[in-house]
Amino acid sequence: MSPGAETVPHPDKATLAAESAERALAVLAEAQEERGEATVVLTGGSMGAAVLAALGASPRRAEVDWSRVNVWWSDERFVAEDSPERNCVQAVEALGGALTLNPDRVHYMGDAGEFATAEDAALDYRRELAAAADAEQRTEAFPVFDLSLLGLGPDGHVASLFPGLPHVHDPEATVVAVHGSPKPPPDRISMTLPLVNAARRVWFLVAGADKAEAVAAVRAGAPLERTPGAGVRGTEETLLLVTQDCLPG
Ligand SMILES: O=C(O)[C@H](O)[C@@H](O)[C@H](O)[C@H](O)COP(=O)(O)O
Repeated sequence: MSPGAETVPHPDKATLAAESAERALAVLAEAQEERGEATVVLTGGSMGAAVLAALGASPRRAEVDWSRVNVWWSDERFVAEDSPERNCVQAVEALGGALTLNPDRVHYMGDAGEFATAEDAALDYRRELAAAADAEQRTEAFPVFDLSLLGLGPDGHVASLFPGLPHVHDPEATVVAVHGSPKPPPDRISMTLPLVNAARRVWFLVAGADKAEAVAAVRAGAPLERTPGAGVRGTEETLLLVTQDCLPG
């Protein structure tokens, strides 16, 4: 297992989404009590969207002041701005207007209309992160991340860090362009593992028996070349929030 990672089983996908949303609300509310704002990093995929839908539907959502929540993405598909393939478009749809976010605090990754290449978009996001870090008077090149939500692919990928592709080990760049993704679309932008791991809490959200092998590889600490997710570890907490069928019977 990634050192310190704790596995929390749930009976089914709906329970996983609902309980993860409640956990997230508690973390964001606590961060706002501590420093007046909260910062969450979102990901793509069906479980990420399911948790956002559950957040929007939670009766406790008013415990968080959504106008003081900063939103970032750990990865994005490099396609047109309004493409339904965009992770942020799927996130907005999942939330269904239930949360009133401050648009100035929502940091979308660049799209293929705005930037000629995914490399340009990645550079732009690095600059945006650095500007947010400056505003928080941090020495690091990124702001405080209270919580990062991640999916896990059946091949062990997290964000857009896929087995065998470069950057899984990249200790320098914080955000990179990814080409040749085995999960469509092929061109993407992704945070690297060091930046994913800069979050105080990192939670995997994983449902379905087809993820059992990947979950086992993460728990066993498999080599990163094979299972990028095995390199994930938050600075304070790493949770594998899973459905029961992801675990050995
Ligand atoms: O852009 C993406 O597709 C992702 O960010 C990716 O890392 C996703 O989170 C996993 O593939 C899990 O996706 P599911 O939850 O749909 O299985």
